[in-house]
Amino acid sequence: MTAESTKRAIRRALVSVYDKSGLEELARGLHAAGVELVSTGSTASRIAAAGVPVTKVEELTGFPECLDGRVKTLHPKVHAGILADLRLDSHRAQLAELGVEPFDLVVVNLYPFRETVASGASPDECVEQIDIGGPSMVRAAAKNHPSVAVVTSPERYADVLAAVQDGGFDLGARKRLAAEAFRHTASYDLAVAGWFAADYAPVDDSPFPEFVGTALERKSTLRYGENPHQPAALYVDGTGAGLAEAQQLHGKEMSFNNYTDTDAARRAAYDHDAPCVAIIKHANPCGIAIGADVAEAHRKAHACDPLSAFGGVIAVNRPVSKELAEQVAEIFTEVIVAPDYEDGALEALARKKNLRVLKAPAAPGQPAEVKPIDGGALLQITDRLQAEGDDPAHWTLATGEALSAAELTELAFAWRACRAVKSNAILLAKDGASVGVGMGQVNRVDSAKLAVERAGEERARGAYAASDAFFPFPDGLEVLTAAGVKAVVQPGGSLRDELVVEAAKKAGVTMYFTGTRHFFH
Ligand SMILES: NC(=O)c1ncn([C@@H]2O[C@H](COP(=O)(O)O)[C@@H](O)[C@H]2O)c1NC=O
Repeated sequence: MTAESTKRAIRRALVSVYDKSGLEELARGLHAAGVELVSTGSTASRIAAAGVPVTKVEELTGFPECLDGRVKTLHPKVHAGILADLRLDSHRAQLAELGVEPFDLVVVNLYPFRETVASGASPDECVEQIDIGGPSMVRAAAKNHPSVAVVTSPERYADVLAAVQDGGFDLGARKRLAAEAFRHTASYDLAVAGWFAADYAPVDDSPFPEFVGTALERKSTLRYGENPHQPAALYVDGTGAGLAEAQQLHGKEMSFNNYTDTDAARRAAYDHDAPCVAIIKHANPCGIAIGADVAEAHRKAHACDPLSAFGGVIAVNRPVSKELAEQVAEIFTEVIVAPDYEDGALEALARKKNLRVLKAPAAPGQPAEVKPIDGGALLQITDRLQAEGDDPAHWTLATGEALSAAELTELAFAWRACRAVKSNAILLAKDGASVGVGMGQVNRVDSAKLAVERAGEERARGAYAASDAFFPFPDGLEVLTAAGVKAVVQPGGSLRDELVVEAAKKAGVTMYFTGTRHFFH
């Protein structure tokens, strides 16, 4: 069967929309093409006010819209007109017998439930905004796509007007419209079900509701995934925010690994209040620094490990200055992401053809994280340095001389920066910049060795060291004390804390316990 032969002419349309944008134009266009319009309350009023003839649903059903709009279209004369399968003689015959005329087009969009919840409206107001008649019509029309075309967004009106001029939508187009319609009602119902589970009718006071549903829409297909043999795509969650919705101002298409590294880079840079730059490779920092301004922060972050920073991903927690942009343009960099770009910055970065330049608000990210596992998913509240032990005021001096306020600030920087390093993590810092990072090792001694080796003898001496979790034995700590670090911060809590403290004492190194751990996998 050709596409041409599957077209269904549009002669009668049912229009019931909350969002009235583009409605007049649509109505005029349909009328001009000879389409008869049937419509609900205020939609019909708008159409009539535009000078377009329209039949009110009430006239069709012989039943008034009632209960403050809770019942308008929920009537067999409407639903039989939508649901009759016009390929079947028996359905046609029943319609004739019942005096029901079929619809060829259904245009509906729903009450703004999500927006009402987001506005802080009362529970009763939110409940009232659960559309009942709308989804019923949308689902009915989508089911009956062999006979009916369904449209749920004003963005589709231009397609409708083109189709009416062209003999109607073909079956393929009606199927695609039906798929879009089912996505629309499914995501609407997820929002309602999620709100009931989390806010309106939770079964307990757990921060994790009994039901969590996310509707993801494909935004783009990526060249490939983590490796070239893995097909991949990017999906967005409909919030319109975050990295997935970042604006790309320049450069090549983002890759899968670009996204994961940029996510890690933003997480690292946004942990700090002062101007901060994080440079990431394979989801680990090869430099994090704060500075008087972002250009200084970048010089310090880059100096941590210039070899690894080659081909890195950079996140900045402030607008990018021209000075910073000039510096970045000198170094091969895959991606830079920032909340904004000052005058001249974008031009400087755009000199690099391949550098991807992203703009995304410096938001802290999702309040909860989801980790898929086989057969399900794990959810946890996002680690945002929110624990008491992340504040140096709550640290315990385990051994050595108490640090001055300035020195404590240095150690606190190391602690915050260490959180962005994959476990087991040891990070050495000096002057508000990482100088040696030991990441992702399966024992803490190797992480300590790596951090010291990366820092080099001179930078390790007098550095401030942070460990994301406790030292189970003194050996990891001894690697640091042998390198001459000035102070160490770690959670404490090991069975052998006494031995670890003893080793620090022997080396004359100050050690603080945070009581808080920052595993990151
Ligand atoms: N109850 C019903 O029968 C019903 N039929 C259509 N609606 C909704 O009413 C709105 C349009 O109403 P109006 O034309 O009065 O502005 C649309 O968002 C549509 O989804 C209904 N409203 C809610 O359920």
